[in-house]
Amino acid sequence: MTIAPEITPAATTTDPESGIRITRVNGRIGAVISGVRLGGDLDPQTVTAIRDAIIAHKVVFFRGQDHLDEERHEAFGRLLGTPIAHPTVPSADGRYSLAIDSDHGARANQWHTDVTFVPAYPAFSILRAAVLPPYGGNTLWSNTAAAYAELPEPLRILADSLRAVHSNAYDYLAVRPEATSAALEQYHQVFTSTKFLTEHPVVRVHPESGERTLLLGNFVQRIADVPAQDSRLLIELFQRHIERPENTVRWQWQVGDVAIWDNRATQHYGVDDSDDHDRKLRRVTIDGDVPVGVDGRSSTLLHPSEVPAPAFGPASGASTAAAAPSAG
Ligand SMILES: O=C(O)CCC(=O)C(=O)O
Ligand SMILES: [Fe+2]
Repeated sequence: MTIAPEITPAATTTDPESGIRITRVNGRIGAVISGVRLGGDLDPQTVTAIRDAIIAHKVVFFRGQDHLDEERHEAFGRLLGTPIAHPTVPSADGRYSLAIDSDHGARANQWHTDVTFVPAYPAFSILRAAVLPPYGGNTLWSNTAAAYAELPEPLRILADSLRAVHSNAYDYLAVRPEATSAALEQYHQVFTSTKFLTEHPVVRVHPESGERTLLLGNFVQRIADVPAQDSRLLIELFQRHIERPENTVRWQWQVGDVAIWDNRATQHYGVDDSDDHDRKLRRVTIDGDVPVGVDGRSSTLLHPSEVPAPAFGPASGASTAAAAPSAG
């Protein structure tokens, strides 16, 4: 009997078309891309190589992109798709770029996928570090396809059959007892100015890779048609696999770093351990499509009857500087 030689994946590969280098960070998630200067003028081969790397590695990191400003950040984003404004949080300076700013008392220290309280939540998020604290302030990502794949078969079958209700309206203080009054006010006045309820499949079939991914995170309220206590236990059961260290990567930011994640196949968590030191990041999100479950059923908006066009952002000309008061 011949045994096929085991192929050990290389740590670093060079894309033959574009010449960019892709170095894996952890076994299941994360890669550093080098040899590229991000901007709106990248050639199509490089954009394809970056896109393929995001889909394969779930989150990719670039060092030394200090030349980026809001405009270039957004211009690069357009190469991956259509930038979109947050459904409720005004984009800073009237741009698509959202401020993730410690000044606003905002912390993203809950495992989440961005904006899952609407059906067509973002496909990609592009986060750039502008000001960093002297210690702490790392971000973690988890591969939700790997979390699904490691489930024993009976649990995969169970997950395949479930749907969950996501909302931006939740008991903020229960989740964040340490929240400042500014953060609490932002949450009520801005983040939940429209209260969304969306039902998603718990297992989403990825529209590009075909992989099955777990779709949960901190906007999940409950599992549809399951009583509250069982709902909680089921969410915790699957979420525990998402948070397992083997499925995650932790990034220590340097100023000028950019992280891009596939928001359809990841959750992330901003670690809140920098005390009152300044930390400023900027995020551009790229439009995604409506999820589809393994049974072919799409996500549905339960409330309101449609997702209203944001009353701010570049198209409206409004220019209220604000920051996301919470994860998402
Ligand atoms: O502050 C962080 O590290 C993460 C922020 C976040 O959740 C986001 O940019 O979507
Ligand atoms: Fe986020």
